[in-house]
This record gives sequence, C-alpha cells and structure tokens, in this order.
Amino acid sequence: MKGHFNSPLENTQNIEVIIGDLKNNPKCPHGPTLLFSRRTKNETRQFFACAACRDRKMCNFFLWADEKENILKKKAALWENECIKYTKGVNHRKLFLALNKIKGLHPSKRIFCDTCCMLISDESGHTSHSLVKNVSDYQLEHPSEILKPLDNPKKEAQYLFSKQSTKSIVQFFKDLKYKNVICIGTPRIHEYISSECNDITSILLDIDSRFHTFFGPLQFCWFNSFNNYFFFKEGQQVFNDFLKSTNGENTVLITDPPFGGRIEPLVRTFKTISKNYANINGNHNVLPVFWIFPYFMEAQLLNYMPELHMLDYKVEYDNHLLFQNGPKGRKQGSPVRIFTTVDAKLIKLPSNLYKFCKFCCKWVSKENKHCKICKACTSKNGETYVHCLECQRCVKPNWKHCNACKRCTQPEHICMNISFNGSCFQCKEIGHRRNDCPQLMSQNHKKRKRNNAASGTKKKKIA
Ligand SMILES: C[S@@+](CC[C@H](N)C(=O)[O-])C[C@H]1O[C@@H](n2cnc3c(N)ncnc32)[C@H](O)[C@@H]1O
Ligand SMILES: [Zn+2]
Ligand SMILES: [Zn+2]
Ligand SMILES: [Zn+2]
Ligand SMILES: [Zn+2]
Ligand SMILES: [Zn+2]
Ligand SMILES: [Zn+2]
Repeated sequence: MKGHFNSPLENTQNIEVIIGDLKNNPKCPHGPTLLFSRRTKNETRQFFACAACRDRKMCNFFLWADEKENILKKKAALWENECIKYTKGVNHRKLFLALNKIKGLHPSKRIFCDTCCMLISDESGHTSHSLVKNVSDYQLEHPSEILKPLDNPKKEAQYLFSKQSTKSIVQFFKDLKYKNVICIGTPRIHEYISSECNDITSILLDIDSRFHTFFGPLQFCWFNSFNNYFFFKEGQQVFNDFLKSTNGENTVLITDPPFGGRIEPLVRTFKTISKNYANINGNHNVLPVFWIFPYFMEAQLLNYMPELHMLDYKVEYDNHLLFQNGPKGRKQGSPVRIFTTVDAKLIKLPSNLYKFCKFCCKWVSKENKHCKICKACTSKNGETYVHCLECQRCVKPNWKHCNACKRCTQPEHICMNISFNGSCFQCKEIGHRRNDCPQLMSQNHKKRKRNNAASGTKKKKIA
C-alpha cells in the first residue's frame, strides 16, 4: 500500500495531520512517525508516516493505523534495525576531537573531504573524493559556507541567509537584549553568533548530520523539528542543560523551516520547548519566537499560531534568486518575512530601507503607506497597497474591483469562479475561501446562538 498518494508532510488537501501524543506512534529512523488522516469520497482512514521526509524514496515508512498491531509485530525488528543503522556511523565525540586536532594545524595542512564529510590532514584514501583544501579558521567556524547546500526540496532544502540578513536578525536580538539563542534549522545565525558575538550563546538544532563535523556536542544537536526528536539521547540532556543555563530569561527561538512542510507539528514542537523552558526554570516565562516564512503563508501560519505577527523586514538568501532584493531578484524584493511573538514596536528595522510609522508606532517598509481608513500600514508583498471602499480594505495595486465577484481581484480572472489559489484554510475543500467556509459559518452560527442565549440569561438576571 505504498506510494498511492503524495507524501503527507506536504500540505496535501485531503490529508490532515493529527496532533496527539507521539509516544505510541511507531518509529522510523527519523523518530516517532506522525499520525495522518486521509479523506476520500468513501472513507477516512488513518496512517503513520515519517515526520521528516516528504519524499517516499528517502524514508518509506508507511503503516495504516488499523493494521498497526498486526504489521508492526512482524516488522518491529526490521525497523528497529533501520533506526540503529541510521545513527551508528556518527560518533560526535570522535568528530569533535578531530575538529580540535585540525584547528591546531596551520590552514595549509587542513583538508575537508566533502565526500566523507570529514576534516583530515592526509589525503591518502580520499584522492578521488571531492576535497576542499586550505581550510581557514573562518570556514571552520562557518561550515554552511563550505558544505554544499542540501537541495532536496522534499527534505531539507537549505536556503541560506545573506550576510546582511544574518547581521540584521542578530542585531534585533542584541537590541532586545537576548543572551541565549536557540537556532532551529538556522545554521547561519548560529555560526554568526558563535564566532562574532561574545556575550550571546547559541545552540543549533538541525536535521543535517554534517554539522557534527564542525560543532561540538554542546553547540549542535541532531534534531527533527517535526516530532521534537533528538537522534541521540544525550542531545535532549544537552538541550535541557542549555535551557537551564538561561535561568528562563533573555532567550529566543529562531527557526526557518522548509516552506512546504506542515505547520501544525512544528507549532507543537515549539510550544513543547517553550513549556520545558518554563518548567526547567520554575517560572511561567514564554519563549519568544522568530519564525521565518513567506508573507503569503501568513494566513496558514496564524491559523495555527495566532500569537505571531508579521514584520515588514525582507529576509534575503544567498542561494535563492527570488529571495533577493536588487536587479536579479523580484522587483518588490524578497517575499520572505519574520513572524514573531515579540511586540513589533520593540523592533527597529534598518533605517536605509525602512521607516517609522508614527500612527502604527512601528517600523515598516518604505513603500508601505499608512491607510487612514484601515488605520494600519497595510502592504504585505513589497508593493504599495491601495484602499478599496467597496471591499473596505487595502488591496494589491494592480487589482481591480469586480462588480460581478463583489471583490477586488486580478484584472484577468474568470468571474464568479474561485480566483483564490488553493483550498479553504479551514476545511481544505476547494471551491471557497476560509471567510466563506460552511464549517466556520455553522460554528459561528452556533457561537452566536450560544452568545445570544448567554446574553439572554444575563439580561434575565439583571432584570
Ligand atoms: C530553509 S533552510 C534554513 C537555513 C537558514 N536560512 C540559515 O541560513 O541559517 C532549512 C534548515 O532546516 C533544516 N531542516 C530541514 N528539515 C528539518 C527537520 N525536519 N528538522 C530540523 N531541521 C530541519 C535544514 O537542514 C536547514 O538547515
Ligand atoms: Zn523517516
Ligand atoms: Zn573522503
Ligand atoms: Zn502605519
Ligand atoms: Zn485601507
Ligand atoms: Zn474592492
Ligand atoms: Zn469577477
């Protein structure tokens, strides 16, 4: 029963992820699998699948939930063996010793074998491999600059921040007086802080095992963010110790997950980390989050984590043309933004490209015009939005109000058709937007009824 439909970690319309306890889910080499529910015309059926790989070729774990007891009994040993095999080749302590030995050598004697992902001083045995010679101190501290970015869009697609964006983000952290940074899938932030900020500590949690070669056990934990899984037991302990060392203060979590991945499991992971942060330190402090994501994912993201809000800062990448400003990139600049739980009023954006809006009391893009009717700076995509009186909101400048559709939309569209690109955020059906979702309408209807009933009782009491 494999390979009949797209992998579930992508936001496939008829497949939902079920957020429950992971403890009893079967394990694949990437930790506890996730439980999904697949809806077809005739049935809804649940299954377990890998929490890391969106490509079946890389991890083909698949199990119908109703066949769990039966199949697992037969395959348990096989899967357990796969899990052991997956981590067996990695000895973090040994790699750390090798790193320190290499650091003690003159750069002219340092070689990185990309084929074996090893730092060596003697190329014998590696002559036919892909080698980087004369490895500098800077490269040792910035492995993302010598490692080839993983580019499998279905697994760990690595788009790396430009130097300027890395610096700006760390500057926001400095302005906010953070002293500890949890980098989840953000190696460039970790590298920059570790090598250039004496008064900030940082830890990297990432699924890319190649970082074992460059960071010690206290700086890097091999981690799957979709199921909060540390590939090595010690990793969980190291991370708890890190949380403890913060005293529950001045700490921030930054993450830049693959854009196509499911949001719900990530939100669960970050909430669990935030809870641990408070529990370990015996307080109720909430861990601030910086989540890097494209502006057009705003609705999806806020659906699962409404405490986030989007900043205007455009995050740029080195190895993604569309995510850059300037002549090579999009006219409106990168579409990637920062979503954060921190009050936007506290975050000063660089004054060469951003301005302070005195009405909103926050920094916004230069092209973002304050709308007196919406009482907000309403632009999202890097263009200047304009207000439509009929729609009662600001819209993209090239949109036109269509009387047939009763809303602003692209000038070329098929009237009365659903010009919205995709399915409803609420029920995942194609054919309507969340605003028009029958499910929500019936919920709202029930809520209204309840409210009316409640206010009725109140009135009665008052009377
Ligand atoms: C889009 S890149 C972000 C890199 C970031 N822009 C930087 O420059 O530091 C995604 C990162 O998340 C990591 N990643 C992908 N899937 C992951 C998972 N399931 N768990 C943890 N990390 C993951 C990748 O290895 C990669 O480092
Ligand atoms: Zn897997
Ligand atoms: Zn080699
Ligand atoms: Zn404003
Ligand atoms: Zn407006
Ligand atoms: Zn309109
Ligand atoms: Zn129309």
